Amino acid sequence: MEASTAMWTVAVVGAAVVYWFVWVMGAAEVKGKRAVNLKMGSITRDKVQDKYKQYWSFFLRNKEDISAASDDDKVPAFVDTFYNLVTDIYEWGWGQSFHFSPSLRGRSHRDATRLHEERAADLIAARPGHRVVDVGCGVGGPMRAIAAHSGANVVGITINEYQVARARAHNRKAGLDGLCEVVCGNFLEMPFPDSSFDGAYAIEATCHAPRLEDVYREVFRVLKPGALFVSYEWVTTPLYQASNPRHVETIRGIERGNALPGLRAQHDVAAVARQVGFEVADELDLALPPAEPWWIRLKMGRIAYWRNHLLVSLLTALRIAPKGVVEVHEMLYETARHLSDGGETGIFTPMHMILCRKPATN
Ligand SMILES: C=C(CC[C@@H](C)[C@H]1CC[C@H]2C3=CC[C@H]4[C@H](C)[C@@H](O)CC[C@]4(C)[C@H]3CC[C@]12C)C(C)C
Ligand SMILES: C[S@@+](CC[C@H](N)C(=O)[O-])C[C@H]1O[C@@H](n2cnc3c(N)ncnc32)[C@H](O)[C@@H]1O
Repeated sequence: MEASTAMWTVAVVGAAVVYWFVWVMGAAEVKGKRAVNLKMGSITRDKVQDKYKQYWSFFLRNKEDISAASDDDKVPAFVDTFYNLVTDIYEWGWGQSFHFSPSLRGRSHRDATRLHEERAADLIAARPGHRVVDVGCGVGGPMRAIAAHSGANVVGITINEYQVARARAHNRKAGLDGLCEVVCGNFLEMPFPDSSFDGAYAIEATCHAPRLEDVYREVFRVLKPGALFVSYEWVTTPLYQASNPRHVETIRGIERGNALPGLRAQHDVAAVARQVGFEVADELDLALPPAEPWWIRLKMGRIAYWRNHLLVSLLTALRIAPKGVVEVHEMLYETARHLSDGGETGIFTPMHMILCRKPATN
């Protein structure tokens, strides 16, 4: 073979490999967000690294410092920064639903995710004609599944402007914009009138509130008397021992990589619900057997994380992705490790379900 032919062959094969690596392997499970399109929400390219450093130094501090009264007020702004930094990476590497679900033998992650969401809709008896609020809606994966399953109108609220735009675009694309609405706002002060919803749900979102009672009180206020609220809560389980340094490191790792002001204990949740006026209709850790482990999906993804790391490094070197993406990706990689540890040791669950009712008469 002539030298020039050999060079062309190498170039063509090389280009095909890069194409496959970036476009095919690098595509999210739910296509629509690719590595080459990674933005950092509404943060301008030149500010990504600084914003990441600010985020990291805030959540690196002790839980006690973050939950000092003066810093509680800063939490929503840092949570907003966090979602600017991670939303595209989540969509690219996980999908449009930013939560876990029990694994289901013989079923895809996508099915398991959808069934976990539909379960929330069934628990609050959402049906056509109902207006339901999705507290902390992300880019709306659950909202679309719940609207399609139940026929209810869903209004999602998220603190992050970029997620609002993503969720609205996905709603239009799915033909569900007639049933699904998205509002940018703080779930600690929701821009909705009293008694205006027939139901409410929160999927792995209220863990971002410095005080759970503040968000539960708001949900209570906007619900009609007799209406139901279900939440899937991130909590430590009774197996967690504050005297065990490994447990503490795992929980601290989960908190700082997920913008959490401090995980609460499982047994506190019902007490908080009652404190704000709810009746507790049911409570169950959906991660307990016979449910299959939720963290399997995280562990199975390890080869993909390594590939993603190479990809974001390459894209940053080529100045396609902004500086700082590699650090954010590394943070998520570490977080995945802490989350799997939390699941395997049983000291943490991301799906403690609580079903509450606002009493029919006050
Ligand atoms: C409820 C919350 C988010 C839960 C999960 C959706 C996310 C928690 C950790 C995330 C990830 C970790 C590893 C990433 C990986 C390194 C990357 O290559 C691709 C994306 C990840 C898999 C990413 C996806 C989303 C998570 C699983 C919190 C914030 C309350
Ligand atoms: C882990 S995501 C879950 C999103 C969605 N429930 C899902 O399962 O796909 C948490 C969501 O809570 C939102 N959130 C966190 N703190 C908030 C606040 N104070 N007000 C409104 N939304 C908030 C985030 O913006 C994000 O959309």
